Amino acid sequence: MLRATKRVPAFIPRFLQPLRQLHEDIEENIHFHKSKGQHILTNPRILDTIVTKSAINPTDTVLEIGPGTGNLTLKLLEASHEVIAIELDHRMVHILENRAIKRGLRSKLRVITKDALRTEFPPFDLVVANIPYGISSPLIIKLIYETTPFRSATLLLQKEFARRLLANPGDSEFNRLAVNVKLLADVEFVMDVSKRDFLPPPKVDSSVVIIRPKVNVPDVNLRQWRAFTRTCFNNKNKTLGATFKSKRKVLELFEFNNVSGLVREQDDVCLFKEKIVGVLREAGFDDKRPLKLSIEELLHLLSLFNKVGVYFDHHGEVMNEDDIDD
Ligand SMILES: C[S@@+](CC[C@H](N)C(=O)[O-])C[C@H]1O[C@@H](n2cnc3c(N)ncnc32)[C@H](O)[C@@H]1O
Repeated sequence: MLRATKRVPAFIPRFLQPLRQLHEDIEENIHFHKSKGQHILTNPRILDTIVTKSAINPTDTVLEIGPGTGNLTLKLLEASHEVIAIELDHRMVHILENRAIKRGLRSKLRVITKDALRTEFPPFDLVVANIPYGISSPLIIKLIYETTPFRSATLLLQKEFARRLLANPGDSEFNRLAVNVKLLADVEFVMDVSKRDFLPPPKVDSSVVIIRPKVNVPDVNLRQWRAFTRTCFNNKNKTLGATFKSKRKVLELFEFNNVSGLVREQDDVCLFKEKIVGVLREAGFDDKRPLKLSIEELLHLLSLFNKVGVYFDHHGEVMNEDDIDD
């Protein structure tokens, strides 16, 4: 396990030299916890690019998730009006606060020592964060689906994850997370970041993306939309016909619609299934795979289902991991 100490021994290998720069103002020893995704971004060029690309105004309140020892936070504090930093590790918070005090920036820093997934975010203008990769999906969904409007989120993500987020309909990597995010936001690729730019280095490379919530969003019930895309992408290589007409799916949908009082009086399971079959035929989507459909086509399919009285619901808690990935 890497230890960061105030004094770095002279024999430290060259690739670990940034440690000196990172920790010269830190008194404490730190054991980084892999389980908390504690990989500190040390390359000043990358840190500067992240801040520049985020286009922060001096009046902005920036939300940072997982500030760690504060390398990015200190730069955000200089560029903004205020930084709200949510960090669950008390040791990191202690270091971060001391560094902010030393630079005379403490008054601009608001720390929330909690799990970002279990905390309601206070109002903010934009997000800039090198997030722990383990919470990427639920965090992005939380930001986009459950947070009051904000301008943008500049996020450092695992490279493969960023690729999936950037995927478009027709790409083999297109997936439910991408479709759910793109309904409400645009995603822009900024740059790749090598694993060597972190201490301790993670096993994977990273990428920076900027997510910008759309101003005009489709008029759709978001809870239903997410349940619907969950069904569509349940097995993204299956045709929609195979997915929606399976006995299990028909029964599950019938039961939900029935319990919720949404099934029309004359309907039984057979009639209900006929409606599903009819919608897929009318849309011409029976033998199409979700991978190939645009967001507009998926919205159209959902509206056709609703028109004949077939509704979808979001099962379980919003933050369920299995509900979020494709
Ligand atoms: C990848 S490090 C980033 C550190 C720092 N932002 C940087 O760029 O050097 C992720 C940080 O998030 C914190 N963290 C992990 N899970 C978290 C959670 N659920 N909520 C808030 N912070 C979390 C870790 O303790 C760690 O400090």
